[in-house]
Order: sequence, then C-alpha cells, then structure tokens
Amino acid sequence: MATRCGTIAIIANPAAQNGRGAWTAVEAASLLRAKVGEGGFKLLLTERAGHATALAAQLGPEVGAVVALGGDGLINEVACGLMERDADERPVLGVIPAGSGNDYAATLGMASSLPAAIDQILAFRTGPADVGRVNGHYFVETLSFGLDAAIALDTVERRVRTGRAGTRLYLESAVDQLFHHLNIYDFTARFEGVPNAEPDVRTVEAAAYLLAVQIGPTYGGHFRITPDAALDDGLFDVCWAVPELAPRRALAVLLAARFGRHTGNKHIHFQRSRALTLDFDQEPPAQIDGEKITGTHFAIDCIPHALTVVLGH
Ligand SMILES: Nc1ncnc2c1ncn2[C@@H]1O[C@H](COP(=O)(O)OP(=O)(O)OP(=O)(O)O)[C@@H](O)[C@H]1O
Repeated sequence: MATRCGTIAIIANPAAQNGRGAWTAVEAASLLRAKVGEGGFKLLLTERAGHATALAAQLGPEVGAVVALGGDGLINEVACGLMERDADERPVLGVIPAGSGNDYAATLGMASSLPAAIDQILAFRTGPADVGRVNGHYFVETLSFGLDAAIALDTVERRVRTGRAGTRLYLESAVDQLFHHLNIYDFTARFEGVPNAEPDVRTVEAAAYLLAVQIGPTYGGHFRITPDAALDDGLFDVCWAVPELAPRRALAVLLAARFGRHTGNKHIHFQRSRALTLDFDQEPPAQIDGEKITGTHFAIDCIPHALTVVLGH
C-alpha cells in the first residue's frame, strides 16, 4: 500500500538502549507491515557507529521519509546523512524513540509508545526544523559544555555499567559530577544575529559551570534547560550558569531545570542568536546531541529550516 510519503526507510540502531533497539526495530517492522504492507517501507539496521550517516545519504529517490529508530546519537547521524544531500532532495525526517534520553523525539512531540509513534509517522504531519552546525558538525537538539556535558558523557558509561536509564540515571550522574567535579570554565562568547538589538552583536566574557546552545528546549533526558526554545525560529537559545554556587544549591537549580523552573535564578543567563563563536581558556567537556566532541574554539551557526520533520502534535 502506498503511504503519503512514498517509501519509508527505517534506519534502526539495534544497539540503542543497551540492545533493546533490535527488539523495537522488529516490532516496528511488524506494525508497519500490517499497516502499509511489505512494499511501503524498508528496514535498514546499522552495523556500527557512523553507519546511519552513510545509509541516510545514499537512499534512493523512492524514499520520501527516513525514520530514525534509536536515541539522540542515532538521530544525529541520520540528520548528518540528510544534510549531505541537496536541500531539495532531502527526505522528511521522522523519529521513533528507542534510546535512553530521547530528547529530540520529545521535541517533535513523538509518543513513547511504539504503536502510537507509528501512527504519528503515518499521519505525516510535517513542519520545518532548524539544524545547528559547530565546526562543520551538525546537531539537531543540543550542543553543550561543562557540567551538563560531563553529566551527559558520564551517563553513557554509567548506563552500560548499571543498566539504569532515564531521569534516575541522569540524576545519579549529576550528583556525582556536582559534588566531585564542579569545575568552572572561562569563556568568551561572540553572539551574532541577536534579535531586536542594534547592533545585533554581543560579546560576553564570563566564567560558567555550564553553557548550552540549544535548537530544542531539552537535553540530558528531558531537562528543560531552554524551555522557550523553538525548533523553527532560526535562532539558538543559549543558556549559561555562573558561579558561585555550593554543590547543594547547584543541585537544586539543576532539579528546577528538569521542569524549566530555573529561569528566574540570578546565576542563570540566556541569549538568543543566529550564530556565535565560543572560546574557552581550557578544553571543557563537550557534547553534541549526547556524543562527545573536543576543542576550545567553536564556530556555531544555525541553518534555518534545513530539515522537514514529522511532528507528533
Ligand atoms: N550497530 C551499532 N552498533 C554499535 N553502536 C552503534 C550501532 N549503530 C549506531 N551505534 C552508535 O550507538 C550510539 C548510541 O546510539 P543511540 O543514540 O541510538 O542510543 P542510546 O545511546 O541508547 O540513546 P540516547 O542517545 O538517547 O542516550 C551512537 O553513537 C551510534 O553511533
């Protein structure tokens, strides 16, 4: 049976969520077979890290929608593959959440139940989404430095070691980092394309525990670090937290951020901009859509409406 979007290609990470991705992929294929028949979709399983980018870049013209089945790391890889294609030949990006954090799936409003997510994909309500780029690497939801990146990276190792997931995993990491590794990072940020400002540039020299450059509102498993960030406004929402906070106060602010209630705190700063450069005095822990990156100089720009995405709401 034909779908509203041509052939759907599911790119699935069998290793996502400690191997549960393989089971979710089989279930998704079975549900799709019942709804659109064998000819309406194809299932492609990744074989290694980075494979999803090559798969997404090489899909044939019959594919109208690519669905990333996995976590934020897999979605990032699929998006990178789509960005290698000419803008007018990019299939629509859909997401079936099957990872540990699933921040981007939440940003798109995708259901966590697999049958409901499949129905949302087939309903094919689409909209534009901005894509971020840092030193030539694309990101769809989050780029962050300092404490929160250290937490995000620690959760990857901790998940494998403890089998934990979701908010509990994140909070365990957070407490460990806050009480044992609460470092401060000196940085200079040069914002360009600041809305409603003349001139539309701003330079900030500060020290921070963390700095997040967001396309969507959440990171780290649904922490609403920039609660008002919009997917399609052509702007980053940047948030940073400045000293001095005792670890217990810092933990309280972090917990408030779970629900986006940290915004009035005097240690928390926000700036919107179309682009920015960041220079750190020393290399901070850094993550891009949940995966590690390195460096001290970061040139970051927002590509407005680079992707069309399937929205769940
Ligand atoms: N077949 C594979 N075998 C091993 N690793 C893979 C494979 N395919 C993709 N990966 C890697 O697995 C990593 C994590 O994938 P993914 O984001 O899907 O799951 P997750 O880590 O469980 O979820 P989240 O990113 O939401 O925390 C990615 O960096 C990706 O490169």
